[in-house]
Amino acid sequence: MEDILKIENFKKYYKDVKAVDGISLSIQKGKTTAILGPNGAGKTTTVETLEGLRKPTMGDIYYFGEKVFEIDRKIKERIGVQLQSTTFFDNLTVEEIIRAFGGLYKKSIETNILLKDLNLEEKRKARMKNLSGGQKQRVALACAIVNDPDIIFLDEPTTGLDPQARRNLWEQIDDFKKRGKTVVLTTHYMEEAEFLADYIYVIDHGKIIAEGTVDKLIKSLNMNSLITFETLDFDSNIDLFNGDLKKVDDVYQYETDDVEKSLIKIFEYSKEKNFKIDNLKVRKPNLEDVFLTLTGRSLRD
Ligand SMILES: Nc1ncnc2c1ncn2[C@@H]1O[C@H](COP(=O)(O)OP(=O)(O)OP(=O)(O)O)[C@@H](O)[C@H]1O
Repeated sequence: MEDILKIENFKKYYKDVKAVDGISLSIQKGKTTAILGPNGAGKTTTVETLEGLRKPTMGDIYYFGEKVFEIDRKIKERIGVQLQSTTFFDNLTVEEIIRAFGGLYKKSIETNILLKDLNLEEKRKARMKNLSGGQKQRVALACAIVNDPDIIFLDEPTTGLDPQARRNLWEQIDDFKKRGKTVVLTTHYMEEAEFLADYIYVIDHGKIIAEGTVDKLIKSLNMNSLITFETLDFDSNIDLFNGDLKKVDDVYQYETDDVEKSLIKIFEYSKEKNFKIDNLKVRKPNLEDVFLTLTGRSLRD
């Protein structure tokens, strides 16, 4: 597989803050790579350095197989960027914004095509201030791909969106890959990384703590099924499963390879101790469990 972009031993220090502390990433052509981590992990610092918006304290960047010392015009023509928060001119229409962004590049995709591809035809004449959060994010995506880039950077593209709008945006982003584009995405939503990413770098406190495909990361846990439940009556002095029952936020969690037997045991125990079980679920481990196992914290902390 061809690495279209690489960064090696990248560090970014701000006075006493080690925002990124020695990470290396290889981005493969035609794939979606997610940088997954909680707030403050160093995701934005990393992608904005790759976009040429921040200078590394240390580290080497390779674009399209060549070491680069500056993200110059030539590279910028070939990358597309959606920043974490973009403020567009409120009074311009969707069409005007997309055209204005297109004007920044030597080549650009025709506005009509972008409006159609991003499902914005109906909103072509709408002013930015009158759009929903999801529609604004779609305009931001249109602007990120207006130059028909080879690599598209998306920094937390669905933060603040409702589940339906998030899902729609995921479909749009997945479409980029189907058209042969390379996508680099930052997110703190594990569902987003699971849905979109071919390869994931999990970062925390400026370092990579795990990497791999979703499958590989989850398999590395060696976990079978998880039974989770909530209860208002339970106190923390529990001996169920010899203390193997963990409490994460307000949810009790038990890992098992025999769901049926464990469920019976939990219900027997609830009867014996007279507590009421609520919101009981049986699920497979996910990326959140990977993060939790590695850091002892949840991604959303
Ligand atoms: N310009 C700056 N000056 C000083 N510290 C900074 C600066 N930019 C970022 N930081 C710090 O560097 C660390 C990483 O920030 P960064 O924005 O890269 O994290 P992130 O993973 O993108 O988080 P979020 O999801 O909240 O944006 C944080 O501790 C942040 O406060």
